Amino acid sequence: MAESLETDVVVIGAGAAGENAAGRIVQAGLEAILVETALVGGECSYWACMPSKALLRPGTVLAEAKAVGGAREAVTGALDASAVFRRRNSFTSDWDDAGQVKWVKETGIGLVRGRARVSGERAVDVSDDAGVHLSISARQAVVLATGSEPVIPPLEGLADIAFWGTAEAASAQEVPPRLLVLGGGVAGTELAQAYARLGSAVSLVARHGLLDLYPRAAADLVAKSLEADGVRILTDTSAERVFEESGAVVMELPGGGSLYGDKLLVATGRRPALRGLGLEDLGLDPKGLETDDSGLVSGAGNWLYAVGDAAGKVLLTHQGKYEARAAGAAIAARAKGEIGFGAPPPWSPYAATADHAAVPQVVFTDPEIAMVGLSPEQAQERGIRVSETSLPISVAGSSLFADGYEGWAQMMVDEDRSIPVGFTFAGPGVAELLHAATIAVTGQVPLDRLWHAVPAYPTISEVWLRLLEKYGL
Ligand SMILES: Cc1cc2nc3c(=O)[nH]c(=O)nc-3n(C[C@H](O)[C@H](O)[C@H](O)COP(=O)(O)OP(=O)(O)OC[C@H]3O[C@@H](n4cnc5c(N)ncnc54)[C@H](O)[C@@H]3O)c2cc1C
Ligand SMILES: NC(=O)c1ccc[n+]([C@@H]2O[C@H](COP(=O)([O-])OP(=O)(O)OC[C@H]3O[C@@H](n4cnc5c(N)ncnc54)[C@H](O)[C@@H]3O)[C@@H](O)[C@H]2O)c1
Repeated sequence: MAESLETDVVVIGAGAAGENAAGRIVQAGLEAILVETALVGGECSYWACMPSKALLRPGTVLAEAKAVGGAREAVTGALDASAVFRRRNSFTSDWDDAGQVKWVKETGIGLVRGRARVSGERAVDVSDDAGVHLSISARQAVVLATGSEPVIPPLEGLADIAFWGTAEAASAQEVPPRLLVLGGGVAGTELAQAYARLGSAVSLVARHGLLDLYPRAAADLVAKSLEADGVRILTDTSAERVFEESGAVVMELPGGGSLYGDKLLVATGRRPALRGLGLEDLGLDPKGLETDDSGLVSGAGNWLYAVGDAAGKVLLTHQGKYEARAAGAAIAARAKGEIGFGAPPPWSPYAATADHAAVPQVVFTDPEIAMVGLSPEQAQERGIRVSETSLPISVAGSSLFADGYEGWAQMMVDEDRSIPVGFTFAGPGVAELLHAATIAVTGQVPLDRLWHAVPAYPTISEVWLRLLEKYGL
């Protein structure tokens, strides 16, 4: 007989989004229980952002030192792969979630281990291998924060071989001598460079271009750098068949060519992880949910929310945490009768409005790409009349940062409102320029006021002044 419990809010999934939703709810004086089937902290902490960035960072630091005369002469060795893996292991706490469990408990959030399923309105069953061991009823709400799962392409032979997903690549303890990467999105590109710099001979197969969702000039800088690292990039092609032969992975390409590797990494996108949650029984489609800006799921009554990758809006940690803060605040305010169940006012604490206007994202390759706001295509789709201003990053700050610094910057301006609506920067060290752009876009800072935000000399941020001057100020 399963035990039963009652609480205010059940949050399914203790990744970054689930932790933040539960944290906000408890902070507002309500009770919350987090249910987690794997590690508390989720994908980002153990299998995605943190370990992949920890694999990239040493290579970036080494390249930056080699790009500065005086330092270059002092740096004669290559990366120490085992030391890189050791440092990465420390960031994932050797895949032990005790630290995050401590935070959950200290925050006053209840934690239940097991696989959760929504069993009815405001009701969740938790099971383990022996079956359902706990039924929880929620007085206020259930939040789906179950993350995403990899999309595995229907590629002949793939099901018969042992291949890496991004989690295996981010958590590996050895460098494969030869690595094949399928997918030229941000995950494939970042991990291709990480392994190339750790000593692997990497070939990357991209169905379209490399990083084709980013401005061409920015993506081209990354492609050039990957090629300099020895990565063979094959664009506008895909694998036709894969198989194992004498311990190697063989990837057959259209037209007869083959690539050989010791490992194959498949990084071909992710989709919300909504299967097995009982959503069909609620009349919902587990392929994807529709949510308002507070995360409230349409078509389920006023008690089911989805945040983070599970909501399928923006598959990024920081944006998932932001959605979770909005949902947590909305659930608490609705429980107290402070707001209703209609769409929350834009830019209020209950709405993740920035999801539509100002999503910052960074490709952590060397050079980096840092982007926020609308692309020219998105602006056009929304009927916003925009101008585009772009130029190479060439200021005193960039020339000091690296000898022969190569970078590119772009600013999109809403011409009817005279405010910036999008920025992209590409180049070494540009990720730290991004938050200024996020503030300018989110704050809808008028250009004639932005003119008075004077960049310090000599920093790479001087590119802001160059952009405004080229725009015509
Ligand atoms: C290789 C890679 C690198 C990335 N790098 C970055 C980066 O640098 N920056 C960035 O912003 N984003 C990055 N991302 C994206 C980022 O990892 C995700 O956006 C983020 O992890 C989503 O957080 P989440 O809390 O929504 O989901 P998750 O972190 O996936 O958490 C969901 C949790 O729910 C649990 N769960 C699922 N179903 C159930 C169930 N039925 N019962 C109980 N528990 C359940 C899972 O075990 C998991 O712990 C990267 C992704 C990849 C693949
Ligand atoms: N730095 C970061 O913030 C970061 C890093 C990694 C991942 N992520 C997030 O994780 C998610 C997943 O990353 P991703 O790179 O796997 O997804 P993605 O959707 O960005 O890229 C997948 C790529 O695989 C290609 N593809 C799909 N099927 C293919 C096939 N059969 N053959 C060849 N190519 C194929 C697609 O055309 C696309 O270019 C993304 O949404 C991203 O936001 C973020």
